[in-house]
Amino acid sequence: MLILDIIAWAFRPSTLVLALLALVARVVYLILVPPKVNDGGVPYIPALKTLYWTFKSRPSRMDLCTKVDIPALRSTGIVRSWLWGRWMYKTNNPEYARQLFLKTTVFQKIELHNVVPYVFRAVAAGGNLMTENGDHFKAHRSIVGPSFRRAWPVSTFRIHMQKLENIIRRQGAALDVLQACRRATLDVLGQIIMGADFGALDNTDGELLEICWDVVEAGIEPLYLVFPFLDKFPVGKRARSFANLKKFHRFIESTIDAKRTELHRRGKLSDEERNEADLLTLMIEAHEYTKVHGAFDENGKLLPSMTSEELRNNTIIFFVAGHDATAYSLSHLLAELALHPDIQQRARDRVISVIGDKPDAFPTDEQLHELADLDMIIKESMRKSSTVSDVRRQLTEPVTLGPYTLPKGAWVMVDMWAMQNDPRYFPDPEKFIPERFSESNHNVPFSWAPFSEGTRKCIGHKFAMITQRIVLIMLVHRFTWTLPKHSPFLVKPLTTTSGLISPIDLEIDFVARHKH
Ligand code: HEM
Repeated sequence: MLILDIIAWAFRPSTLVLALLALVARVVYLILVPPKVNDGGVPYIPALKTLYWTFKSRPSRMDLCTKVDIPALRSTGIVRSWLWGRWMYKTNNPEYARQLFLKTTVFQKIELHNVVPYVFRAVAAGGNLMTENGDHFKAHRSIVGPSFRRAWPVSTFRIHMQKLENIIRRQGAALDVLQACRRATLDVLGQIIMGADFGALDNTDGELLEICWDVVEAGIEPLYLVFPFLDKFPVGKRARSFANLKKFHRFIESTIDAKRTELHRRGKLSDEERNEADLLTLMIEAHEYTKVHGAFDENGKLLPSMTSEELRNNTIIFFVAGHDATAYSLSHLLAELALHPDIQQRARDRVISVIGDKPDAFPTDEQLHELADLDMIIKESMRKSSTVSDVRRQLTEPVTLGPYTLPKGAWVMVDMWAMQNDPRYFPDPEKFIPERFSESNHNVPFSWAPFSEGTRKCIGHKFAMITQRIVLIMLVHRFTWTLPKHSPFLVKPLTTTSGLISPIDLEIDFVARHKH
């Protein structure tokens, strides 16, 4: 009887209202009431201010950067906020950034799968190269790293570039650039990661494509990045994303099984086969080897072995980390060149001077190498609009940065937008000046870090740069492009504001340069 009475009491409307009020009060308390901290006087900015600019209508990461972050960081180069019961320090000082990038035992990756194991991203990729620390990280890197140390021949991209060209030729005006870039990068990544054809550029929109996109998007959904606890109760679309994740896991696991069986059948890969193999095949080969011989760190210490589940997780993390980051960076690049027709034309002249102007000209590996100076344009675009908004770490012990001592357990982030758009490090930051990255110009060390730096630098950075260079070469050769008259980008770039920064409502008018 007593139990029934308690249940009846718990479900009375007034009790539920009280419980809800208590929950709201707790959340407001966590957001608004920071405890005292003795860090030497780092200035405090209310997290609500940042949240306001993050969720503002007509959002712009540049607005958040120039109106909130850079002014706040002007005098000290570091500020602190209180959010969800922890101190978060934000810096745009390249020297502080250097320490965060290089001192990896003190500035540790936040192990999402241990801190908030229920959030989508943690469930998606569990323990993996991107979130592990210490010996586990070294074990992952020893298996994954070698597969990235290879040349990326232009032949890898050719078929995808032709398909992208066809899409742009068909659509021409008001092309949804972000979607076109996402299709291109997914097909390229599907091929190099696991030799799979996602059919994204064929516009077939099959089940695999839908599942992969849903999984990648769900992992960077801003609402859940800011309010991770919502993932404790996935409903509706979010619950469907979790179901899709299971399917994606099964697809990757079956691909791994098939590739492992094939490797056992064929025995050791020849050098030639290894040059052409996808990343997953190389990782499986390295994994099989370490299962027998073990993996060791630089001092000869035996590292923990990597499980099959972690092999799957690392495959997923390549899609999660590589797909949208490359697609968004490409979209920012195309927007900048639409705004700067003179620089677009200079790039075109340069490309034509190397590969000629035949309608179907495509660079050879040597010509691709010769056109490395185009990277100045790509780097300048990544400076102004860093796709990865910030790099975050958790302190394993108190750390002294300049006159300040930050407490153990605090989160510290390098804000790439505020660093790369600060006039102290890049004069006239609002201007698009690729020559900042010429060999004769020396920027402040660590002030440009869209791929992060140090041992945790993006493992795919070379591949991402080559992909962007090839797309740039192909597009300036085949098309000229401008922003439509109604484009919001003519006033200011509309973008998402947290996590991975993508353009919003970016349409571009393309005109083919050659008749077909
Ligand atoms: C323009 C495209 C890209 C950008 C801007 C980018 C940016 C970054 C950044 C900033 C980090 C460091 C994150 C941190 O330290 O917290 C990172 C790490 C990583 N990226 Fe990328 N990335 C890109 C493309 C790729 C590609 C194509 C792949 C794989 C195919 C990839 C795989 C990874 C992985 C596995 C890590 C974790 C590395 C580690 O912790 O050791 N990324 N990326």
